[in-house]
Amino acid sequence: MTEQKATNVHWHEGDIGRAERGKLLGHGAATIWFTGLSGSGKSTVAVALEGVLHEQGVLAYRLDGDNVRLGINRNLGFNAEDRAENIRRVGEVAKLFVDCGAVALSSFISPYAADRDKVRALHEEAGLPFIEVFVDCSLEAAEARDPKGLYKKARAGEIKNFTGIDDPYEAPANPELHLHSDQQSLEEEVEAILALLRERGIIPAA
Ligand SMILES: Nc1ncnc2c1ncn2[C@@H]1O[C@H](COP(=O)(O)OS(=O)(=O)O)[C@@H](OP(=O)(O)O)[C@H]1O
Ligand SMILES: Nc1ncnc2c1ncn2[C@@H]1O[C@H](COP(=O)(O)OP(=O)(O)O)[C@@H](O)[C@H]1O
Repeated sequence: MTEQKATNVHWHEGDIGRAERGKLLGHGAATIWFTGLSGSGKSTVAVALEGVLHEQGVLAYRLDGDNVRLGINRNLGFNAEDRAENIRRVGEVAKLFVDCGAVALSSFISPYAADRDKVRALHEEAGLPFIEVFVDCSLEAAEARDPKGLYKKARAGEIKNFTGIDDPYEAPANPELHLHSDQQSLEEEVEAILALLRERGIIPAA
């Protein structure tokens, strides 16, 4: 647990709760937590899913590693401690979105199982659904895609501690969904997530 520095602070309850916000929006809420190697397809799947959910009248909002690191987490790098703080903050932000009634689509490498499990616990303790989606892709396939040219730089020694090259990635042991982006199509991946969201009553049946 991150140390609480402020003392004498107290939760202030409001009059409008999750149930009221859910009624207003007409659907359920959840964090969908995409984890996987750089280039595995986390952002691509999240963007496609966001589009379909939007079409269906479901409020979804993406939190993306690169984007968040340009703003709220601009003071964090890529050592294990900074990655843990990155994931802790994003977990808290995702929780706020879900509490607000949205489907939070969170795309971070999140290479450490312990960091992801803390975000899961944060949601579950608050009674909020947390759906971990492992965007599995072989290192060979991710490196062949290399959408941002980062693997090339990592191989050339220009980027240190690059996940999968000289930094670890701990695959989830029990994700709610295990996608194989080097074998499935984008449409199949999106459909698999939609089916799970329907099954859990988070979005209305098709
Ligand atoms: N050393 C190193 N290792 C991994 N990734 C790196 C690194 N340096 C920069 N990048 C770029 O940062 C993106 C990953 O940021 P994340 O916030 O998702 O990382 S983490 O969850 O804190 O591990 C990652 O984005 P994706 O490719 O979308 O995963 C890269 O664009
Ligand atoms: N089935 C698939 N699912 C997701 N992405 C795919 C798939 N097949 C090919 N790609 C490509 O792989 C790349 C994944 O990049 P990106 O979504 O940025 O990954 P990440 O966010 O995990 O770093 C994109 O160029 C995308 O078009």
